[in-house]
Amino acid sequence: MQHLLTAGAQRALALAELIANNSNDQVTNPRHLLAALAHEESRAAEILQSHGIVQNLILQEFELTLPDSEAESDLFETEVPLELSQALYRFPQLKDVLNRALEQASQTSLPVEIGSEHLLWGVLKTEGPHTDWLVNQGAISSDSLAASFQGEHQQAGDPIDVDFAFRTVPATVSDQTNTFRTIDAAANRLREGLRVVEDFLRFTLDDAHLTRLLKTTRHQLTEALQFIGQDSLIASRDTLNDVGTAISSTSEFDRSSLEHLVQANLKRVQEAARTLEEFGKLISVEAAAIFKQMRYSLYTLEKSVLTCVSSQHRLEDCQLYLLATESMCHHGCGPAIREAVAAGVCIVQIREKEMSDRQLLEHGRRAREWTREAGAILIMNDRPDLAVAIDADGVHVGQDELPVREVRQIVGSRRLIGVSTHNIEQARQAVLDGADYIGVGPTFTTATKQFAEEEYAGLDFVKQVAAEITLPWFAIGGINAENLPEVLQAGATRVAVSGVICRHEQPGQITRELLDQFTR
Ligand SMILES: Cc1ncc(COP(=O)(O)OP(=O)(O)O)c(N)n1
Ligand SMILES: Cc1ncsc1CCOP(=O)(O)O
Ligand SMILES: [Mg+2]
Repeated sequence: MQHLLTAGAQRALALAELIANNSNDQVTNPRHLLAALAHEESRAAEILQSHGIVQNLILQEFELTLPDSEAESDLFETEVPLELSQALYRFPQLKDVLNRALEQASQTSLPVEIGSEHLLWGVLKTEGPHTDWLVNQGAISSDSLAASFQGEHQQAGDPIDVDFAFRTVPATVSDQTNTFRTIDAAANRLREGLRVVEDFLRFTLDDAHLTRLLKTTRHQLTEALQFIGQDSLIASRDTLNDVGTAISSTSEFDRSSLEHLVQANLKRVQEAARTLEEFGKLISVEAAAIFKQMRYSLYTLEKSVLTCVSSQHRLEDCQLYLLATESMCHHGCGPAIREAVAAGVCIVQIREKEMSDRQLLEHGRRAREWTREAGAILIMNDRPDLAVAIDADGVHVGQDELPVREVRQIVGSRRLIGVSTHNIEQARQAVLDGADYIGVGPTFTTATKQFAEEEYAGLDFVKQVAAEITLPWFAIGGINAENLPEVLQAGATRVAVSGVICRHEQPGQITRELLDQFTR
């Protein structure tokens, strides 16, 4: 008998493989699969979420990295049904997981399709660090999961002995009404979901840049539907006979926070865009191409929105950021960093241009100790590799250095990535690239770094960023106790400084003077 995996289970396995590759692991193991299972709105993800286990937690715990949206969206292109024996061959380290998933799936009276929830069962039944962690995190175990399965089995009828899982209905020209009906429903779902996300961006995040991006997506929908024909959509609408209107999933009402709500709606709009793209292909290639573009924009938007929200939490009280350079400090970096963090600096960057790699490694490790003692965030300038080596909390890169995507490959998903920006286009791009915070400057002339006259972005740039970007950002360049009021007046709520603290005889005292101004 053939045992097929459902499309959702196949995608989870393929995603697990990408996560393994991305995390530089040789073979796909149960932890990669667990992270993949938590990824989309599958039954497994729903179960995990109901136990408070979301994907980010898993990624952080096991230091795993997701592939980029493009690679991820290719998973949906898989159209060949995957048979269990092929999966066993392709994923040798998941042998136990797959066999247990089969055992569980075979208990149902439906055709033996291995779904995402069966894979989750298999993961829970296969002992490893992930099982202990899952039990500790959310009290989820194979026993607690068994209860969910029992509920399902009781509802199912007698076993049906069929050996295929993919049942397809061929679309022909005579199916056009149904195709229009599907497109109409998906377009409405997309429009409504976009509105929810837009309201979040406008009223909760208050982010003009991301709101604009979302509006563009809404306009694209209108544009694409013109290729389909509004009249045909309305003519095919038959809401009263839609069997789906009475069905609601339990997760539909489970919205524990605004972030959860917006994320669920972003997933919903991506799914709707996918339906539109697939069914759109039967009516208009132009429309299908626009829907595809929309789907990609929505992946980017999701990443930017979620990064923005999580960075706002992580950098919530960070007003003053110190760039520390050994040679600029009177008594070396150690006393300056320790005094500054004790006085309230909560993020410190190691910025050394003259040290050898060995010196930088030693110096970075010491800075790690000083900052850790005080609970401050440590960032390594320019060097993602050294950020990992010294276990810094993040890395800062300039416009000519490695792009965020490449830096992310090196530092993983947990570390912060800061990007320098010198004009509003760069700032907008950094948000879309997935930066966790941005540097905004140079604001005033500075002795710390050389800039040509025309490179000074000034207070106008600070004002532009303040007007439209809510990803945490730090005004930088020549800021001191005298000009700080102007910077705050221009809309900055966070600033990064170097010379004013490093060159001061009493770094703690000047730190307090600067911080005092934020509360006035
Ligand atoms: C917080 C912060 N903002 C900007 C910079 C400048 O980075 P970059 O443009 O790469 O220049 P260098 O600092 O590497 O000379 C920064 N380091 N930190
Ligand atoms: C590294 C850097 N990038 C833009 S301005 C600047 C120097 C910040 O130092 P200071 O606060 O001493 O002007
Ligand atoms: Mg740099």
